Amino acid sequence: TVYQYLNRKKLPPGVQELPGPWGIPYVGRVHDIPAKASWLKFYEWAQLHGPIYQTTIFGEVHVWISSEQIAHDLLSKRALIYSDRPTIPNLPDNRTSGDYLALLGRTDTWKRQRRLCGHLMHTSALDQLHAYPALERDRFLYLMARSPAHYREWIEQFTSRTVSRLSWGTAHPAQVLRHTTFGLLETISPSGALPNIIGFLRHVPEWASPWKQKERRRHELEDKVFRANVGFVGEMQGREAALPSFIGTFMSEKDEGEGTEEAMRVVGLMAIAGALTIGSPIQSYLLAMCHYPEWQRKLQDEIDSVLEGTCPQWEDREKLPLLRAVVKEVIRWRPPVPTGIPHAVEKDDIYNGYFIPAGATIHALEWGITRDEAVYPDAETFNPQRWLDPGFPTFRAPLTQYPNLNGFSQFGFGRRTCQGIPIVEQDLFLTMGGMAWAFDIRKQRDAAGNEVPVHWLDYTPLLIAKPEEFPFDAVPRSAAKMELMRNMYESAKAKEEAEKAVAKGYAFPDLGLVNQGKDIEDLVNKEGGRVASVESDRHVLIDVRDSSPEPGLSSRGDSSSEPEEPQSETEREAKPLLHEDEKRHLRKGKKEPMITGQGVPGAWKWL
Ligand code: HEM
Repeated sequence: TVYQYLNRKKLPPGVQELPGPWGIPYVGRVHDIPAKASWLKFYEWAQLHGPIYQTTIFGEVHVWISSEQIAHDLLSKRALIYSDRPTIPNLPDNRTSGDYLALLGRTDTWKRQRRLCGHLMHTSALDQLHAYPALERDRFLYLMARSPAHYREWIEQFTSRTVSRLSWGTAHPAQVLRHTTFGLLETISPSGALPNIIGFLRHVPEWASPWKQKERRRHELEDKVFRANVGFVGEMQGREAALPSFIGTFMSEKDEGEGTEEAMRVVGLMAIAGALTIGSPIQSYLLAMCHYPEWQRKLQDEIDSVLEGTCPQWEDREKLPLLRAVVKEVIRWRPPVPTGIPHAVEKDDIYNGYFIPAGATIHALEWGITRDEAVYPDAETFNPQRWLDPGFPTFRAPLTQYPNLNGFSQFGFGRRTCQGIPIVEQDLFLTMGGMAWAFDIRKQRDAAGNEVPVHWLDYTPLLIAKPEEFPFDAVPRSAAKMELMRNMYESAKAKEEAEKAVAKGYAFPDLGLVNQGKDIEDLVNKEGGRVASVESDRHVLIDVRDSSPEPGLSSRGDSSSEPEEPQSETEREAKPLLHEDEKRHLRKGKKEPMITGQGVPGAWKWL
């Protein structure tokens, strides 16, 4: 065609273009890429065209890699030219603005920010992440026990509260963080904002572009939140009452005159990265346990026999190889970032006789990498044994150390590898271990005694993929464990109350969040109070009027609105646990209970 003729590059002798699916000139195969589970399509093409192939999308070359070896050969060994990031049409200054380290081009700003991020992470990891993940896990387990139907809410609260504590030494910005982070995910995901697919829409001026307007509002809010959080830590340091945090470490180590502006952005990005990603494998764990009850039993046997009834703590990790194998296998079985985060190549390159043009976007297709039968035999099956048995290619000894997540392909390659692995590792070990200790997760049964089906692979479409909501039972394994969970929750709560008392008086700015949540309120009104079909992360925004700090719960003293603890399965079925707002909602004649989110304004009022 004329387009291909005009754009052809003279290749050196013996070098050929990468194979790939045939496409419409300029447009490529956009029409073939599904909005949901696009990674399955990219993997299908890998099976047809090989572990490295290319597609053209609106004139731009995309290279897809489904082999860990090839990803290492290019992204790690040739990191000098493969460590850039592509421009995101809906966030066109992503390579230069310095706001989001993970999206920066290979610039000096990126190098400086990556160094700082590594240093702050390392300092906290040495101090076991200040025990924040365990504290939040203790809160999470009890909430799960009380109302498993709200599991996505509890999981997102756990991840965002933990990372808020790590970033700023307090859990209270967690809800706003979820709000702004989910917005950013939409802004940058290929299946989120439209300009990311139809690139020329990036040229529409802001007054005519709903995407640009939305992103500007989101960014302004994020900016206010980050500044308020840094101000909070400064104030607490002044009172000598600051709890450890990434930004606190920076502020106490910084040289005279060194600005906090950039550190604020780096820490903000770390919080963003931790707020939504880790929820994916926690939800996939629940899905895995529904489909593979035998692995839940084995995991419970390990925990029960090694720990003699106590709940797993981070210090127990050497003794619990199966738990570490489950963590790793959940991530392999259902990759949280299935299409990977793209790199960009800066110079023309040749690999095994194939030409890779400068400027191409390079995708390590994480889904494809985890389906490589040579590395992961019977790859579709969830099998933690592959990390524990010398008969499998992925086995590594000693089992007191391995398996672990360091160097795992699912965290990327080369100079751009993920810097959050210590947080991921600890969060997942504690939540998955805690849930195995506490609950039997299993499929529900209907009135006739038949199992209620649970989907196998219905995942949300954005860059970070999570299972769509599914029904399951989380049955506390004993009354004693239920009591222990209540005690763990109470002691986490008491700690938080003490923190609030110390922090009293810090004046946060008015964030105008009621207006920020208006679009969601409109959605709720339209949908009659329940939005069942949207991305889980939006649930946080559904009820911005609710100022209760924990949806479905109030303080223990107020028994009127406190749902009762589940005593037995039948009782729980007969008496669904409902929040007061839900009851009101049902009284108004709506059929479905609403899903409440922690009130954003309320979250800021508690200080
Ligand atoms: C299950 C959770 C997570 C997964 C699966 C994950 C995965 C990834 C992946 C695939 C990349 C891109 C690597 C590449 O370009 O080759 C990445 C980058 C990154 N991640 Fe994570 N991540 C997770 C959690 C976190 C957390 C909790 C943090 C908190 C600090 C974090 C911080 C980062 C940073 C800073 C980068 C960018 C590095 C750079 O561009 O130089 N991640 N992550």
